Amino acid sequence: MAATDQIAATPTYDLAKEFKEFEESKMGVKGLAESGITSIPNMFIHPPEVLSTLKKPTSHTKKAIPLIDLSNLNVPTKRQQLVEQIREATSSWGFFQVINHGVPLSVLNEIIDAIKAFHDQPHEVKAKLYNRDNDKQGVMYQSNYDLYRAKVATWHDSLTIWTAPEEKRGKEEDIPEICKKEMAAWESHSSKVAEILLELLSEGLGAEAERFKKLGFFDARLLVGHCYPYCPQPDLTVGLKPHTDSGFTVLLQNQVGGLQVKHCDEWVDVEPIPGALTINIGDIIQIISNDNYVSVEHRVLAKASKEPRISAVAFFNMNTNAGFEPLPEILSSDKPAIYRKSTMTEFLESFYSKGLDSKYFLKKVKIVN
Ligand SMILES: O=C(O)CCC(=O)C(=O)O
Ligand SMILES: [Fe+2]
Repeated sequence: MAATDQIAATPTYDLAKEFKEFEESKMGVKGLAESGITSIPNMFIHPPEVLSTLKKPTSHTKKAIPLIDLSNLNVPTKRQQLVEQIREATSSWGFFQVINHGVPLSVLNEIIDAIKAFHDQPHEVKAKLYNRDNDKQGVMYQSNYDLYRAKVATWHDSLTIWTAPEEKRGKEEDIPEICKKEMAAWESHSSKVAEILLELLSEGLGAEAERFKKLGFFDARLLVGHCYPYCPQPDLTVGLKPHTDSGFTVLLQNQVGGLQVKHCDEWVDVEPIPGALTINIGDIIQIISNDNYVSVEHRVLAKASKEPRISAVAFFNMNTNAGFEPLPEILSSDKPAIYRKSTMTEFLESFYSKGLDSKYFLKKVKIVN
């Protein structure tokens, strides 16, 4: 069947049933991919207006997100240069990669290998952790973790582990043994990197270095180990739908690629660089920075490579009861606040409500004169 016939033949009334069966099977997208299918089920097929954006742009110049070398961070002149570079990257791209961040390459490789080993386990082992409850914290494994935003299934599975606050933290015994040590290493290393970079981002705004930490950006933390398996029809689906993140994100990817960032209306590949970490800010930091920093849409392509894409993500957020607004010390009569005061509760409400576009919350709290 030609790809377009397959789209046309998709009866919408079937989708809920198909999805329910898939969920109940708890086989994950990886299980599906390994079952020998040569075409993907209808529930994964995205509409033509999305599929048409998956093709490579025809532009000759290959763009790349900024790459920042963190070595000599403690040399004062170098630190000032870094503040500048990071400010520039975060205000234009919202994304950058860092190298010489202090996390040994061998540790990064172990983290990727452990996440892959988790996803490579037999169905029965992973199925015990399968859960689709948005309010569930602790530890869970699921497919399509972006479903609440995407409404249509996407080609990936993930393991989610909450590490803070204490009441949401995954219980020791629930964290899969196969990646326990490595996820703990990912938490401590990604937190150190986040601490350094949030200081530099604070300084870039002209605020005191510890400002984000004091606002509570280490209070709610979660780790995700994504697996984007082989896809027989990568031009009909996506790995992860376009979205923006909420707080501060540190990401480690293997060498398969597929992550793309929207820049000047074009999807730009985040090229895998051995040893590099990818950093981005989300909507709350855009608000706090009063639009000096931008929260940028990103997505992951599905791929036909036999090797799965593996990524480890660490999300740093404020706690549910926290409030936020543009930092008063960066405002002036020339640069008044663009956003009103809001709370994480209000943010999460709109985050989990289905079908909203990624900039919905920013529009909602924007002050219109
Ligand atoms: O797996 C990736 O590269 C991207 C993950 C991501 O954007 C997310 O989990 O929010
Ligand atoms: Fe993301």
